[in-house]
Amino acid sequence: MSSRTNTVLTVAGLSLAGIIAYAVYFDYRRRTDVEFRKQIRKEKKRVNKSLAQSREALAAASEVSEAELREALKQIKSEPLPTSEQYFMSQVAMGEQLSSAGQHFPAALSFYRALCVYPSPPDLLDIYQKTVPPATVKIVLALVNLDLAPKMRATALAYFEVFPPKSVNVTLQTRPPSSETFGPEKVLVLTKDVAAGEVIYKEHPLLTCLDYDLQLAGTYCTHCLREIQPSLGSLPLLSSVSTKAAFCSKPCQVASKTQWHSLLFTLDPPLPAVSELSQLAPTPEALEARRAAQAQLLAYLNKDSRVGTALMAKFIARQLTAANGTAPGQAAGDYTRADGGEYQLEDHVERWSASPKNAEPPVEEYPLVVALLKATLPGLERFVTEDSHRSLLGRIAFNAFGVCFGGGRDDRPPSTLRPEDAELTRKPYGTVRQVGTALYTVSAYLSHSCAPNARPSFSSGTSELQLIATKDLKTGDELSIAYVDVVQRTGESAPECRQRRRKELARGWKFACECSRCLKEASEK
Ligand SMILES: C[S@@+](CC[C@H](N)C(=O)[O-])C[C@H]1O[C@@H](n2cnc3c(N)ncnc32)[C@H](O)[C@@H]1O
Repeated sequence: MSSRTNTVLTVAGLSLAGIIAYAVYFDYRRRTDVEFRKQIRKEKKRVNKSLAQSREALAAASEVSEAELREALKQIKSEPLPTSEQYFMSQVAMGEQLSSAGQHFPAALSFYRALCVYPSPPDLLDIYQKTVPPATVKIVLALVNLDLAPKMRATALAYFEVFPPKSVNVTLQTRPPSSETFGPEKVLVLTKDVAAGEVIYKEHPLLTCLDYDLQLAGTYCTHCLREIQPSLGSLPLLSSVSTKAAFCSKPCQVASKTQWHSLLFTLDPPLPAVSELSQLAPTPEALEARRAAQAQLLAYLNKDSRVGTALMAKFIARQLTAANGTAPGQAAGDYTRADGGEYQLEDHVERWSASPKNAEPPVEEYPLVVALLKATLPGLERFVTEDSHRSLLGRIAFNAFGVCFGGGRDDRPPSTLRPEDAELTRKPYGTVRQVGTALYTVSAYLSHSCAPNARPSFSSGTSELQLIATKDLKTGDELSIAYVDVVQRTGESAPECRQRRRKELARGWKFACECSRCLKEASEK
């Protein structure tokens, strides 16, 4: 399979936030908009009528030839495709009706029309794959392959034309599949000359997770990970039902609360306040179920300090609050918006590579996440499958950075997990010395070298990552950092150092390093 096809499949294969936005949007409209409900009822009647008329003619159409598909596409192309919500909704409703009546070809054509007018076809395709009968989806996919796949590829490529923003001084390049040298698929490349010691870019995180012991102690800011000066005191989290957190400032407290905390760990309404929603005020039992689901997930996260899962839950919450307009989808300097591109948070994460390690999260994890989503906004849970949960967790856990100040700390409690399950973060000093974990949209792409030309630094005393050049560098140079400790230790020979770092890379990061230093040392053996 070509890497281009892979890109399309990757783009089509995850998009949890697209699912969430869809779920929230429809749930919200269904609950609040009388016209919207009328429209759905009217459409259903119309579909039933047309179904009755054409049942006989459509019955034979479950096996469709390519010629028939092409003919149908020609017909669709000749129709006006209005981009109105009503048109989109009516096509989806019709597709659902036809599909449930076993009329897979006409159902697929309706779903396909909806796909043609949807702003992000890969997201919708993903939803279809999870919610529409496979016989119908098969035909939709065949239509996509014939018609939409080239456009989807173009969208995937366009993303990398506008991201990262020019101000970051780096660009993302894809290695040609025929490349002689082994290495990651995508690499960050400099767009200007920099001198050793210079800051290449600064980046605020998309999300952070303070180490659990520090959260309990209240000595670091839960949002920006800054150490809290005892003399200045800290701000506690307001109206939290089940978790403890402290903040260094009001902006950090507000950002944390609005981006994810209210949704995950309070009983605040998950959707914006609308008067017509009052009839849907949650019952005491529903509130108790939400509180219990939050407490159970929190206990699970804290028991083994499951940072990857905590970041994933925060990510889901941040999607929802951004989709609902209850919190900004972007913070200053986190580069979630590409230059000129209308990209959402998930557009970044779905392009990251996924960890093979998180292929099987503990069996109890998925039901806990689902229970929380269900208790927060009934119906939402249907859109998070075991696959999308695994996929999102794999991407998030794999691309995190450990945040360390100075040389890092000495008092981090050892992990209770088996070494192969333990959290792993790229870091200057080692996961054992960090104060917390953070996710960055640009830095996620930094690859490893045992002779790196850059290093991440947190010298502002917060989770803001500064990428520092460790050598004089030229435009076009590929940037690399060290994922593991690459410095030869006292009493360690060069071959021992080589063996140690290559073992750690193979175990933790699942690749055999072929950087210039590894190759040179191999030739000297
Ligand atoms: C955290 S991801 C890095 C981001 C990755 N470059 C991407 O495209 O999303 C880490 C993975 O990138 C790949 N990688 C990073 N540095 C590499 C290198 N020097 N050689 C081979 N693969 C590398 C490995 O698959 C590794 O497990």
